Amino acid sequence: MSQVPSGPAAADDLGPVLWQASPERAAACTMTRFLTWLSEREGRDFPDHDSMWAWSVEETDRFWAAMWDFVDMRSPTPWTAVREGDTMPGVRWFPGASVNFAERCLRPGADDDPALICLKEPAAGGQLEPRTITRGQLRRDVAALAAWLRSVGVRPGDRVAAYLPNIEHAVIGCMAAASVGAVWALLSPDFGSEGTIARLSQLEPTVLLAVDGYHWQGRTIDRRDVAVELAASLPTVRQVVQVSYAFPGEPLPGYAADGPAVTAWVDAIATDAPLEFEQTDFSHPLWVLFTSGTTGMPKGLVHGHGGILMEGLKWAHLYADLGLGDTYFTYTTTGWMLWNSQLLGLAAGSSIVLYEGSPGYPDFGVLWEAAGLVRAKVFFLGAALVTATQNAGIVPKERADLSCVQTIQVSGSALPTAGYPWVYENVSADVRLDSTSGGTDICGAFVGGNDLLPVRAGRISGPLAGAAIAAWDDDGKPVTGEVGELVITRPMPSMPLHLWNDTDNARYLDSYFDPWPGVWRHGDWITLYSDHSVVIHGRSDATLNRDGVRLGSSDFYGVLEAMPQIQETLVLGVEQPGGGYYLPLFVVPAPGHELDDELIAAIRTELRTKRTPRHVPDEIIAAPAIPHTLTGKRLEVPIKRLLQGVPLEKAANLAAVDDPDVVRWFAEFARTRSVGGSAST
Ligand SMILES: CC(=O)CC(=O)SCCNC(=O)CCNC(=O)[C@H](O)C(C)(C)COP(=O)(O)OP(=O)(O)OC[C@H]1O[C@@H](n2cnc3c(N)ncnc32)[C@H](O)[C@@H]1OP(=O)(O)O
Repeated sequence: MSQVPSGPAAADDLGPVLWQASPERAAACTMTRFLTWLSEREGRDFPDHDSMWAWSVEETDRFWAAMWDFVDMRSPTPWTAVREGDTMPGVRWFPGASVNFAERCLRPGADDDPALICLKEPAAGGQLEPRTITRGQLRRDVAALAAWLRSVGVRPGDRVAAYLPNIEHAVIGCMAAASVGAVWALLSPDFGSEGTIARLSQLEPTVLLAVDGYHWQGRTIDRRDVAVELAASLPTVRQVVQVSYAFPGEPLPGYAADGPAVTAWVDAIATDAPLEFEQTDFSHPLWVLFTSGTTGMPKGLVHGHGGILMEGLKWAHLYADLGLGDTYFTYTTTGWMLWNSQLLGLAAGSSIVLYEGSPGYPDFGVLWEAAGLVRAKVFFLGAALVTATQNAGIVPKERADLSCVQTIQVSGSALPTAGYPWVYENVSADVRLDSTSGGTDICGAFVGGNDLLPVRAGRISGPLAGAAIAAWDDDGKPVTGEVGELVITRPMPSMPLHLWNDTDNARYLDSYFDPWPGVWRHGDWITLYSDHSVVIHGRSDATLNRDGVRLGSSDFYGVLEAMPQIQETLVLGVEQPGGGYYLPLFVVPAPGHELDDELIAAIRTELRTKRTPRHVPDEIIAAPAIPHTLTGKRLEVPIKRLLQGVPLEKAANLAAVDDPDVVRWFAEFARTRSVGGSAST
């Protein structure tokens, strides 16, 4: 673990209230209904969110039992306990209960109600053209695809993989796989074949749903070659379902004749079938989400049907105030957990909006136009996209009628303080701006706002019910008003069941429960204030989070260190004051090579094509060597802290590194570059 930053503690100055719900809105929201209902049920008063939160993390079992009833979870067999076990990981939730994620998502609403509103980025000079898929149509297509999956031999526990953009086929595919009890894994087609194979091959999928292409910034990106390569490189795949989306009407790509069978999407969903749901155990695996760390293969986080439903329905009802008839618009790619979490909008009875394409084409006004067009009640987007709109000088309320938007949720990275008043001036004076944060790891949020809490610039309102968060110092002591490590001290239902292929939990324990066994260390620096409001300062580990896009350094090292011209590399992500992010790559050329323009260009191309265009560094710099700990790990966090302006003696322990002179070289580089500037983060 790295040392808690030793900069000055931020002052506990709350700042002015920018927004507070009207008495009418506060009285009508689901959170108020829940507090009233809970007070009656528990025979004690819960006057506000804070009192409920404090109880929820003390009385974990009573809280989740109440949640089960409030969100109307149903099981053909009763649960016998809320939990078995208390020590993370390894807690088993609601033993005895059977739930199916797809069944719950498809349950609410009449057949005529909208389920999916599909949008794609407009063609040059064109308009946004929403296309609605009703709940009846969605149910029909899921039933048909699920029956097809069964017909080709897919059984509970088998893996169904997909390489699709944010289009209806991905939602139908996920629901169909979940109906059968198969494990779903979705990769975004901005990923190159190598990164996709590194992830999917671990799962040994039997079926692959693959797209022909997608849209990005006015271009149609052809992915037919990648689809063919995936089919050829994943030997366990027996069936490919080809989605013709970007090149409709064109022949199927040229899959190898001796490879898997290939079926066109339209044929796979051609036959009507009854909706049938495998009655899966509460903890049956639902999907695998990948995150990539500093070493080893990308980690496959396995989430369960019931845990994702409990956590997500809590969030959708209480914190997003979603219900029947509402429209929920999340801007996401299929590579972010926001894609998965938006599905909980369906489970809450709302329609969800699938936007395929770039958020900035033709400009950053387009998403706001889309939010107005679909009459979104809740609009969720990366905080960096709010900043991008602001920087582009776009005034959303001049571009669209946004009176429908009651809540704007932002996440991924911290919204700079100046972004808050900007929203109230340029989007709407009456909107709850909800800065929220969580992670792919739990496919949910730990902290955020709700309709009963005020909005203040630069502050996240507080922890969510059931999330026992704390800020701990290096000695594992809770701190208030000072920067500490974000920890979660009580189990949450959507924590991973396990990591894929991690039979003894070694990687799981190492990733989240080190150095404090039984306590989840999330990997963020956080300040928790006495009023429970929160500021997140950035990653405390070496995970890169570039403007809300999470990247793993091992994905860089894997590609670069296969290049014969390179001996070793170090990639860093440096949060900067004001919300900026700097991603430098340090390169030690192999003997006989130098970091010239040709090598720099080759590095950019390798990362762009073998990983994603988002992996291209801001700067590529020659270094004399890369420093390591005495056990051989790259010194990522200490060097990052040097670049953030932390003095050498506080950033690194020179007695514990293999080459102190190299660390001094980085300290000198940081001094001359001054790219960071905040000693406290
Ligand atoms: C953290 C969690 O775990 C929880 C979440 O999921 S929250 C996730 C929320 N995150 C977000 O919403 C992310 C918001 N940020 C962004 O969209 C962007 O950083 C930004 C719009 C703010 C800045 O845009 P940018 O500087 O162009 O960076 P970015 O979008 O990463 O693109 C980098 C390059 O990749 C390209 N690119 C990105 N996606 C691409 C795609 N699908 N296909 C082709 N090219 C793509 C871009 O065009 C750009 O290319 P150039 O360098 O040639 O211009």
